[in-house]
Amino acid sequence: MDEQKVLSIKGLLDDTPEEYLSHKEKYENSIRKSVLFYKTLHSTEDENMSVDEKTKLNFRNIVTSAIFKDNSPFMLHNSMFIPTIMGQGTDEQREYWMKRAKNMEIIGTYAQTELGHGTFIRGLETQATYDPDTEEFVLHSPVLSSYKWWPGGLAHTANYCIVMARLYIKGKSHGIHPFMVQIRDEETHMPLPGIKLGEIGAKLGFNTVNNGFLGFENHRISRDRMLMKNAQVLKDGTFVAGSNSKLTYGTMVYVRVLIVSNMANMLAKAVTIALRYSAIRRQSQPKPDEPEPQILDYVTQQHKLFIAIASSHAFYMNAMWLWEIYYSVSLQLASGKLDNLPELHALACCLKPLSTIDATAMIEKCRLACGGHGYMLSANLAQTYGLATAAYTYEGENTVLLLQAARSLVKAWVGHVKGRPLKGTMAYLAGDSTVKAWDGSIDGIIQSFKVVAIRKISSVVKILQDYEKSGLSPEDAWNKASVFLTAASEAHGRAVLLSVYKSEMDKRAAVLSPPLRKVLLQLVDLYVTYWALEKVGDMLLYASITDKDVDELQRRYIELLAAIRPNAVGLVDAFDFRDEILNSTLGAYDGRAYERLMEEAMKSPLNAEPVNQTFHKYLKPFMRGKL
Ligand SMILES: CC/C=C\C/C=C\C/C=C\C/C=C\C/C=C\C/C=C/C(=O)SCCNC(=O)CCNC(=O)[C@H](O)C(C)(C)COP(=O)(O)OP(=O)(O)OC[C@H]1O[C@@H](n2cnc3c(N)ncnc32)[C@H](O)[C@@H]1OP(=O)(O)O
Ligand SMILES: Cc1cc2nc3c(=O)[nH]c(=O)nc-3n(C[C@H](O)[C@H](O)[C@H](O)COP(=O)(O)OP(=O)(O)OC[C@H]3O[C@@H](n4cnc5c(N)ncnc54)[C@H](O)[C@@H]3O)c2cc1C
Repeated sequence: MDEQKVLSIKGLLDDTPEEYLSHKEKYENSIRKSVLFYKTLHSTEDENMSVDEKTKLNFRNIVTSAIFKDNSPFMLHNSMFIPTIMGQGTDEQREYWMKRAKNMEIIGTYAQTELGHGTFIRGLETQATYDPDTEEFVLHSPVLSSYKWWPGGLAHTANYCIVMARLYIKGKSHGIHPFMVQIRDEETHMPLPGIKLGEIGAKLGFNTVNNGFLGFENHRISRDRMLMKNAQVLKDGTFVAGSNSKLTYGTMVYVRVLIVSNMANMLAKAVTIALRYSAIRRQSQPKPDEPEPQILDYVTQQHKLFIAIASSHAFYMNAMWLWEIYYSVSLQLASGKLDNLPELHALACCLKPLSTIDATAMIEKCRLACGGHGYMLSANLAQTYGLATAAYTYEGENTVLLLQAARSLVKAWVGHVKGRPLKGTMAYLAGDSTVKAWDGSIDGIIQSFKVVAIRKISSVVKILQDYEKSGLSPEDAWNKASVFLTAASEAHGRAVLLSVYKSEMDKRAAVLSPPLRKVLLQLVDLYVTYWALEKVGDMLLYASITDKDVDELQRRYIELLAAIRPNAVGLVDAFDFRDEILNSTLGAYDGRAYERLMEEAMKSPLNAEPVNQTFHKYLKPFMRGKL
């Protein structure tokens, strides 16, 4: 982003700190900033962009969200409304709606979740009943639980939205399909007749995203408002099914991929703040005759923070790798080739959960590593946590997605045992399932993680089969075994994260200068060693690690922390966040944390006067025994 554009963004932030605004003012201020920001950054893209351009678009979206301590009410417009038009619209629908959406002539959101259903899409109750006489769909919310609930920007911002509704034709349900629905008048912004809109209330985070509810009272839309790339309804009401009903779930796969890169970005932001603060904060005096050391010199502090740097790199490499797969599968789907969709779905169902689980935990660890000042909202660590932890839930709750991945892993393993070939990221399941002797090299440890996954998958399949032999139904057997099904998915995801990080870094290492290569490969080593120690139980069980090997791993880990220490600040500076993006009293580049903490404190409305009016109204009479 060029200097001029960023400078104009600076104006976004010279206003009252959001902490001291009301719920309503926060939203209004966020709209003001979003409009200014989008005007600054707005550019037109066409849907045939290269992977790089798409990645830049998403990165820009993420930067958009990173600018605000919360997220923009436009968030869903870019991250789901536009991708759904691109992925679910016919050529002419894309032609018409993409132009309007890209130019911000309309603002959209993606309304799928209802008060009564989020995970179980096939349980959604919003109805879209086709009327062949008028060639219209009648949208209706039959009960309270069918109200759309959660969509970002839905409450007061969007005037259009993609509604995922159950299609009925002549009384028969044809499943869930996407509909383009105008919800507000383009001039007055009033809700259209038969449409009830509102805000769902204050949340742990995302308090400027304007999450809303939407109810329909027999609201009619024309036939051409159903996005008909994957399934069609003809004028006479004939339903033409798509090649795969799950193609309507495509936007969710896209966002799950986006979330992996977003976790890389969120974690990078949090560790930049915490590590820079750790470099300026001095505390305690372990050596009586020496000054208080930087807290960054405490090895426990390095243990808390350096893994966050490595994890951000790992998530970014995996995200770019997954993006390439998404992009190529999308091109294949466009030509009717579906056979790689299940693997993409399974990968996204592993990497989205693992990246959000790790990022959420490590962002909180970054906050905890900053003592009391980390607890200040002006540090922007709590808000970053609030944004990240939401991703555990949205776009497919993590447990549910890990169970989805387990479906694919169980199918692959059962097929493998029957002699069917394994392919792609599951090919390793056909490999050696034993580790004869522990190999502590990076590649050796990664191989051990693959063996752990093989063993966990094969053992949970055995549990399933034993339950079914004992007479349990497949569904009951699945539920009984579900804790270990998610564990098997996590093990597979861990193996993928580690091997992709290593292989992607190896690809890049060849073009790096020797000093840079050394530092970045130290982070790979740290990441692999950290996880081997975190999962030492699995290594003992499945990878023939001995107590002597563990002792060696621990010493290697300590040496790696010491080796990374001299480059730690440089590594977070390399994330290249401007102060306006970090938006943090603790993480500013100039290191003036105390002055910034005081500057922000003085912005508190309470500091506008030395004596608050409650003294005379309550305290004084109370203390004089007069209340
Ligand atoms: C200004 C700033 C701009 C941008 C953003 C900035 C920062 C943030 C960055 C990123 C995030 C951006 C936006 C998100 C933020 C907030 C918005 C949040 C939005 C939402 O949450 S939208 C709603 C999301 N909801 C879900 O994900 C619901 C989860 N549930 C499901 O997906 C399905 O119900 C589930 C669990 C898959 C089950 O589906 P179903 O019951 O139909 O299937 P089965 O389990 O029976 O399986 C059948 C069969 O189908 C296969 N399958 C399932 N899903 C898919 C799929 N998606 N693709 C392909 N195949 C699929 C499944 O594997 C089975 O196959 P099998 O029979 O095993 O062969
Ligand atoms: C910040 C935020 C923004 C959001 N934005 C949007 C948006 O823009 N558009 C939109 O459509 N939606 C949005 N959502 C909604 C989100 O997609 C749903 O919250 C999510 O899909 C989970 O559904 P749910 O909340 O109904 O929880 P449920 O599906 O009721 O699940 C509740 C819990 O039950 C358990 N559970 C459920 N199903 C299973 C299962 N099959 N197996 C095992 N355990 C299970 C899990 O522990 C789960 O956490 C947003 C949510 C959040 C938090």
